[in-house]
Amino acid sequence: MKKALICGVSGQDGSYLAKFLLEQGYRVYGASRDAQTSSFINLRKLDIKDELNLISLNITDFGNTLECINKIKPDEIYNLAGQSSVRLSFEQPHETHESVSTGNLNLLEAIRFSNLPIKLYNAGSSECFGDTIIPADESTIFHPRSPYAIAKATAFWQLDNYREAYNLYACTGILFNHESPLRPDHFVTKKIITAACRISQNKSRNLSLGNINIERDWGWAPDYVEAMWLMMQQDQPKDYIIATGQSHTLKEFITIAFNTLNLHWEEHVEIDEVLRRPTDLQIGRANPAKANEELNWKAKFGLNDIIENMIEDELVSSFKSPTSYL
Ligand SMILES: C[C@H]1O[C@H](OP(=O)(O)OP(=O)(O)OC[C@H]2O[C@@H](n3cnc4c(=O)[nH]c(N)nc43)[C@H](O)[C@@H]2O)[C@@H](O)[C@@H](O)C1=O
Repeated sequence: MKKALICGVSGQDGSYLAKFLLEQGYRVYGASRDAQTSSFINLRKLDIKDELNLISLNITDFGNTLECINKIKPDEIYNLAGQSSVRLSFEQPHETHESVSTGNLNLLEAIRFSNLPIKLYNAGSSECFGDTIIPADESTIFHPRSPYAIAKATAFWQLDNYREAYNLYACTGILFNHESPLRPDHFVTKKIITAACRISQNKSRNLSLGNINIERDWGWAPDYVEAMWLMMQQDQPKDYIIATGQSHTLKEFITIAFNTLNLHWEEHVEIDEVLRRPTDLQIGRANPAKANEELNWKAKFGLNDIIENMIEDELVSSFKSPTSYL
């Protein structure tokens, strides 16, 4: 039985990946900083918590990382850990850098020291590209425009160097935005869906947003974890862009979400300048042709499916108490 270690298992991607790997017959080790106190609400929601081997691991601590790898001896490690909010990275640049880039370096070093044939997947980000008026592909030059993007770009180049220098099987998935009901509320899609559902139930009236003219390529997170796994099953480790290839403005997203609930967004959305970022990406466009061709992977869900699924889940969840997953 293959063994996989997922660092950052409690997040959206970690939880969906754990479910996917269990379905593939893996023995899955799920790591989070403090497995004793984490509620693992996403794992409970997917009903897989008891099928995982949950462990405490802080990848910013090299000794802890090396010890854990030597003990588990995983075949594959998926690094999905680290501070993932672009907005928060402006307030916490050090924590962001440490958790994203030092964490990644520790994993690379620990794999090298262990002398085991462990494969490593690193969660990269389309944020590294900056604005992409011409859809980004794997040869597009990075122009990071936030502390988060800089940390992700650093991790990308660390991995690239280790792959070349030590012949490691290591790859980075450069993922564009990907959403689901497991997205935390501080990301814009979940914030909009939650607010629109509450407004439709007369529990709230307004929604404050920042720049709604931005454009993004939004995909469906469960589709994307499949792509992570496919990258780890190839003859050669390579980096891939994972995206739908279709971009939409945030205004389009809001319009579809509110229309689905028979609401007029103009009556409820207010713009709050405080929610703007010091620097933000206006346009995110992707060309996922390499993943489509070499991994035989294509995004199955488009924007309408994503919104529909998130609304459906939100409406069902709003009738459940938060403790029903505990
Ligand atoms: C690929 C990348 O994808 C994600 O990063 P993100 O794109 O920053 O995601 P978000 O949902 O926070 O913002 C999307 C856009 O929406 C704008 N926006 C307007 N008004 C609000 C607002 O009220 N809240 C938020 N959060 N955003 C707003 C905001 O300014 C930005 O332009 C992470 O998974 C990250 O880890 C990652 O790697």
